[in-house]
This record gives sequence, C-alpha cells and structure tokens, in this order.
Amino acid sequence: MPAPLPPTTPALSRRIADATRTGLGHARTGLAASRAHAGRVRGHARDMFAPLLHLGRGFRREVAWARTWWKEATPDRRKGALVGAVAVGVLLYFLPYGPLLALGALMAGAAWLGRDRTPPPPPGPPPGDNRLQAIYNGLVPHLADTHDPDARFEAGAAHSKAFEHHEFDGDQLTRLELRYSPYFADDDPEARHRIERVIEAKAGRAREYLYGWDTEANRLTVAALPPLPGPVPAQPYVTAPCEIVLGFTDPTSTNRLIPVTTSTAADADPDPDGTQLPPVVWRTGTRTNAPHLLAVGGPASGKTTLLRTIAVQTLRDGDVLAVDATGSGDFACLAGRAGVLRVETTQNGAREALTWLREETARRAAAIAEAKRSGRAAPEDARRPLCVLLDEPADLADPDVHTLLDLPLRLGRTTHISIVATARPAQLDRLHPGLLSETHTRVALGPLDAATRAAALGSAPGIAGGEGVPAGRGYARVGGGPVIRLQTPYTPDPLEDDTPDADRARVLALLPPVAAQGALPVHGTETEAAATAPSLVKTI
Ligand SMILES: Nc1ncnc2c1ncn2[C@@H]1O[C@H](COP(=O)(O)OP(=O)(O)OP(=O)(O)O)[C@@H](O)[C@H]1O
Repeated sequence: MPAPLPPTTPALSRRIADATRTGLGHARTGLAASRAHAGRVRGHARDMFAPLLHLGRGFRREVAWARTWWKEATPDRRKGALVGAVAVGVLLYFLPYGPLLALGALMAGAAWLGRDRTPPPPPGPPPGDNRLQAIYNGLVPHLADTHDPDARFEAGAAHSKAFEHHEFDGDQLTRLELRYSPYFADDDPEARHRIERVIEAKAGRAREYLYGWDTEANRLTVAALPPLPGPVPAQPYVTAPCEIVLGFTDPTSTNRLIPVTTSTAADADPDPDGTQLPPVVWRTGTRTNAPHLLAVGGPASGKTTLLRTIAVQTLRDGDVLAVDATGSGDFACLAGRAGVLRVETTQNGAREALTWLREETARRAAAIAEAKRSGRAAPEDARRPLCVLLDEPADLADPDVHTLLDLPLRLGRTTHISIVATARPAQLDRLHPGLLSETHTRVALGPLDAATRAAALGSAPGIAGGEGVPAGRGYARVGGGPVIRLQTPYTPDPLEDDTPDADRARVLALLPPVAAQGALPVHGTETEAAATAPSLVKTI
C-alpha cells in the first residue's frame, strides 16, 4: 500500500508553485532559444543552397513550360518538335562537346527561368507625405475659400494643390512654402496666429518656426529654426565702448561674430579656446536712436540676470545706478563697487535716486549745451555713460516717482544716460507711459503668449512655437529693428548660495573693485536709505 502523502501546508504549496513557475520559465526560455537557433540554421542553409534552389526552380519551370506546350500543341506540331529534338540530339551527339553544350544551355535556361519574378512593391508615399497632408487637412477649415479661383484648399484634396515646396530632415519638416487664397486676411494678426498654431501642432511643437508672410504674393514660408546655443557664461566681450551684448542669436540675424567661451561650471570638458557666436548688441550713447531698454518676462524668466549682464558691461567704462523696486536685494553684489552710484531697494531710496537722476540729467544737458555754445567739447563728467537699472519699477507705489523719469528718458541720448527697466506682463498696463514710449529696445524673456510677446516687443516676432522656453531665452528688438531670437548670458547673483563656485568667481572677476571711499550699503530699510541719501551724488 503506498505511503500516505504528507499534508500540504501553505508554505509547501507556495514552494511547489514557485518551483513549477521556475520550471515553466526555464522550459519557455529553452524553447524560445531552440526556435531562434533553428531559425538561424534555416537561414544559413537557405543562403548556402540558394544557387541550387534557384536552378531547381528554373528546371521545374522549364518542365512545366514544356508540358504546357505539349498539351496545347497540335499533333503535327508535336511530331515536328519530336523530329527537331531528335535531330538536335543527334547533331549534339556528334558535335565535339555537344552534350556538354546541351547541358550548359539547359542550365542557363533554368537559371534564367528560376529568377525571382515577384514584382517589386509599389512605391509608397514620399517621406513626410502623411505629415504634409495632416498640415494641409488642418489648414483647410481656415484657408478653404469658395471665392479662390484656384481652390487651393479643399476638404479631401491633396496637399500638393497648395504646398509648393517642402524640405525634411529625416521625418522633421524644416521648410514649407504654400500659397493661399488672395481673399485670406493675411494682415490680421489673429488670422495669422491661427494658421501658425495649426502648422506648429502638426509639424511638431518642440521647435521654433520662422513665418514669412508675403502678403503681395499670397505666399507663406515656414522655416524650422535650429536651437540657439545654450547659455553662455558671463565674461568680458570684445565690443566697442557703449556697446552692450544682450545675448546671442541666430547667425542669420546679424552679420557679426564675437569670440566667446561657452563652457560653464557644469561642463566636464572646459572650452578654453572658445568659439564665435553672433551677438545681440545694444548701443547706448549719442550714436543710437534707442538708448533705453525694457525687458518683459514672467517670474524667474531671467530679467534680473539680464540687468546684471548689462551692469557688468556698463561698469567697464561707465556708472550704474540700480533701483530694485522688488526689494529682493538682487543687486547687492554691485553695492559699493567703483562706478556703482547707489543700489536702492526701498521706496524712499528710489525717490531720492530718481530725483538725483533728473537733476543729473538737467546738469549734464546744461553742461553739454554750454560746451556747444562756446565751441568746446562737452566735459567728461557730462559724457560718462550712466546706466540706470530699474527692476520692476511698476511696483513703485508713488506715481510722482515715475514722472521723475520723463527728463532722463527724453534726454537720455544726448546726456549718455540709459534707462533699463523690467516688467512682468501683468505690469505692462501700469507702467509709466514714458517708459513704454521711449524704450525702443525691447526684450521679451521666457514663455509668453503671442499677444503679450507682441505687446512687449512692439511688433509680432514672426517666430512662434518652441515649448518650455527656459529662463534667459526669448526675443529682442533693438531700436525698432526686426525681432530676433535671444539667449542671454548666464550672469548669476554671486551672493546666492546656490550659484556654482566657478560662475560666482567669474561674475566677481568682472565686477570692479570695492570703491576706495567705502562701500555704499544695500538699504534694507527706509531709515538706512535716508541715512545714506547725501552720498548719492557722486562727485566726479
Ligand atoms: N541666461 C540664463 N541662463 C541660465 N539661467 C538663467 C539665465 N537667466 C536666468 N537664469 C536663471 O533663472 C532664474 C531666474 O532668474 P532671474 O532672477 O534673473 O529672473 P527674474 O525674471 O528676474 O525673476 P523674478 O521676476 O522672479 O525676479 C535664476 O535661477 C537664474 O540663475
């Protein structure tokens, strides 16, 4: 009698189940490996015997052809063929190498007949065709027009009806030229924006596109823009006096290149030799028609970093007055440096600084006018570049403070005074009208909607798309020129804890030394501001 099986416990059942699972897994893996091996052997055998298989197929076809001919031939033709075959056989028998020649002919015929006769697959649609058709279909609701004599956009039509030229890089659309109905309202920004959004949605939102609207020829050219170089670390730039590098742009947007070092603290492979990049240069002083600048961007879009970039460049041959209406102390690194007249962070301090600025403008204007009257060169202290940094001046509560800016804004060019202001998009409505009308150099940073970007730049950029715009990336419009892309340099606050050491050292090396007469403090309170107010006017 067989011994009774021991009772199964839950642990034992689990072990049995695990063992079964492991066994099954091994069996499955083994089976898959043997299948793969068999497949490989089959493949090798097929390659090795390919000529024989080819000939065999040819012989079969020869036999099949002969059989069909025999079946379909009339008795007379069969007889004729038999006689002919016997005659040829006899002839070959007596001919030197005759049988060998016959065998060769038979094999040549088999080789010919055994060739692969499967027709090549019909050519598929050209690469990117589906994408182009998707763009076309997306545009039909916006561009279909029953009045269009050429009916270029119609539901169900092929994209070639309207798309005249396209270029792809792999499966990425890089260029598209299309024609649209002459009745399309191509001068309406809203209508244009709708078309651009459809194209971006279907061609890929990750890249930026340059739109060229030729309203005379009813033609739209879309060009995908390559990514701009990443942030360039703060460094001294090769520029003329009164030239400020705001950042870098596309090579097609400027005809100038300057040498720069592109490696940052995070780079494992430093780049001591540098490279040449196309700069966005803003000119201040008398030879410009746009001595004032307004930078617009949302929170943490890089506005203050841009102001620091401008400050360190101005301090090479000019003075800086910084008014931080946000009170965040982002310009503390400038305080007390040679050439930095004052760093203000309070409302009272801002009023005093701007009052001094108005008086300084009047003094410079009078000195320059007097010098001109008497036929002398303007005195040095009336010509020294002065850059006034106003971080978010819309936060200055006292409306009278803003009017103090009117004179410096108006006389900035002749008195070598430049005002650089920043604003958040929501502050644009509250900004002093003078700041809007006199700042002809504009910068828009970070992600902004199309309408805000156009309002900030004073003109629609003609470039759209590109998701997730990082801090320091945006657009610039210098002196009413075209809107161009901009990547600002990375000039972080050296006093911030999280600034990498190499970047901190780089920015500190660019700043002038602490002034001999003693550092001016960053005023945290209005009392401190009042206490230091007399030292505001710098004696030159
Ligand atoms: N060009 C740049 N390259 C790399 N990082 C940058 C660049 N510009 C700014 N940043 C980073 O983005 C963050 C925000 O920058 P910043 O303080 O200048 O923005 P902001 O617009 O002044 O912000 P807020 O309006 O909140 O004061 C910082 O960490 C800064 O280091």
